[in-house]
Amino acid sequence: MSEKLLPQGAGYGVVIGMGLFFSGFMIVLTAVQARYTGFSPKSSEEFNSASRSIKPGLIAAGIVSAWTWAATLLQSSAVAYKFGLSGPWWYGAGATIQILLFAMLAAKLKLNAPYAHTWLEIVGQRWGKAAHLIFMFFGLATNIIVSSMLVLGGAATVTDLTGMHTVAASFLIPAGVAIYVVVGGMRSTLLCDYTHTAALFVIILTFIFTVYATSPKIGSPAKMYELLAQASIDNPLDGNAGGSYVTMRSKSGLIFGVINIVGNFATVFQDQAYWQRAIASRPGTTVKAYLLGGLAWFAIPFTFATTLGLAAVALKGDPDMRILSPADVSAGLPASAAAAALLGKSGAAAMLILLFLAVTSACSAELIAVSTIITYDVYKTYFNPNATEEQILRVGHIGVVAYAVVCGVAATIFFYIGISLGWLYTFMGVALGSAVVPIALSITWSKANKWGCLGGSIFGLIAGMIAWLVTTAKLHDGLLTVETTGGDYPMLAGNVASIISGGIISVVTSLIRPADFNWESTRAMNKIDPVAKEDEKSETSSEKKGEDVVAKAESIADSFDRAEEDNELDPVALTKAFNFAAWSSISLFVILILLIPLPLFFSQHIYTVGGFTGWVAIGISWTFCSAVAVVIYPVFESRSAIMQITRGVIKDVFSKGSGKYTEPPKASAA
Ligand SMILES: NC(N)=O
Repeated sequence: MSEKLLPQGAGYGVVIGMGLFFSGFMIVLTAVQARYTGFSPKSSEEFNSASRSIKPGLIAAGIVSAWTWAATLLQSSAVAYKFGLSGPWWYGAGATIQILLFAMLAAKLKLNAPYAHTWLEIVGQRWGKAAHLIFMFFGLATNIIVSSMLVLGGAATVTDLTGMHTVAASFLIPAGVAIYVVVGGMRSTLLCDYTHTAALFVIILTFIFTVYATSPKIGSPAKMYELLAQASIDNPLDGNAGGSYVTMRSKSGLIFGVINIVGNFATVFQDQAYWQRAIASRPGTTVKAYLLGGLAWFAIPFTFATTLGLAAVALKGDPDMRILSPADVSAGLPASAAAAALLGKSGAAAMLILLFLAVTSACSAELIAVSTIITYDVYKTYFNPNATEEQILRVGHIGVVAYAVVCGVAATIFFYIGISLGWLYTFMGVALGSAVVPIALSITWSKANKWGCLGGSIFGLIAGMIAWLVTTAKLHDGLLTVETTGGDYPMLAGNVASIISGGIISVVTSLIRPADFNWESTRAMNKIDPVAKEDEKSETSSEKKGEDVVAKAESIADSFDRAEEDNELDPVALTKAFNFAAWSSISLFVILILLIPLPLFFSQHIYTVGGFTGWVAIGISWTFCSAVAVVIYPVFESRSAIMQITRGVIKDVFSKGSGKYTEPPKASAA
């Protein structure tokens, strides 16, 4: 292995130093919000669900941050390096549509189970213990695969840039995150996500401008085009029109696109992290948050990979560009190699920080998601149904720490058995795809048949595994290794068999023997009787005196006034929101997956320099719009809260103790 660009100390400095910095930041943030807004993570509902009161811009930033994995930056660049400009498109579009389509599930969640803490609670309430446990298996498997990819991808890059041992990085990355998640809970995690996302956009835009405007090695789209055209002559790409890097006609690109679409359905629909953001969201704006978040996220892999992934191709042969082995590409290293070739040590450092921010904010979403499942679906459901507030909170904290250790262990296991980020990324749909349709149906369709959905998930998984292994064996004379099983065709067969058979079994069974579920029990789930609640509140406040006690948020009623709550949970309004989510997300699906890429694929078009410049310009403009949506808009929408906090701080400065938040007198129910 070549000399490392940065010293090992830089790796430890970023992983431990920034981990501690964000923990400190979170402690301050939590103290500020408890003192000046009345929200405190000392309530379990606030810790896990942010009192279901978050506005759309911050939820969108939280979605972008949870969905920006190590793979979003590394794997997208690796497919740009391998397949040319079709790779970033298929990565971006193929993982955006799931977030857009999830807007429909989010609307149904607010309509059918507005007080749920987890999606598994809804399944359990509707279909009982067996379904709860089987879907919990799929849910937790999703979390473990996603978290392993995050930690593995982050750790591989830290090792590559600094020489820090991968196992040390695998444990230290989640450890730092666990501290700040325990301190801050869901609301502060979203605020911390926001700061990560803002920094992420600054670094990405820096790379974009370096490559397309200032770098003496590239410096413009026209020069990039020229270098890519030369690379197409030197190393023509098999399966691409004219062997070119600047065409959407790429057979391997398209295969990756299909695998990417299937795998990402599983990791959105089955990951509590996305349900949790819908749960934390205000009911009236959930759909808006998901559409905004999905569209904003697209720019990250698309433009980043169109920048650094293609730069890694363009710079092949440059003395500063290291030679990448197939294993390096599978580990997602083209982006960091290009960053280092373009900007030397500062490029490597920027890449290290970018990766750290992406991995930690997505990891925080996974930690709190799994901790919430452990709390409500394991502990409260099976061990202590009458758990007190304090016990729930304690289990939540233990869950975060325990899962951080699991993340480190899982990443270490994958590291030692030689499973890379790229392998795991393409495998996720084989293992998880079968449950996508059944899970979506269980929460949205009254006619969904329980046994059809369970059978679809299980038999779909078996079908996916068989298709994957049999295809590998056929193509490689029975040789099953990490390398042979990770090929394009075996992964394609496994992904498609898994999602299609799970979908067909669940839908056909439901059509033949439709259920007739009226959602009354899921709508009532966890709803607090206002009278009981008042009693509980007064007990709590007389039990625990002192400044710290902020009796907050057992239900939405605590976060909004009564009229707002009724208004936002109005079934007619939520049904309208669902319809809006349906037509807009399906239209965007058709545009992003069919109307734009397929004509370009079938026409075998190779971009001209003008066409390529336009393609890059769209990516850059989209990145700016995304930054406005998830960096500037959340500040604008929270201006009154920011003013409230500022007023509180000023009051405290001039008259110590006078700035503390006090509950406004309750208005009579309107
Ligand atoms: N979140 C993804 N698929 O990058």
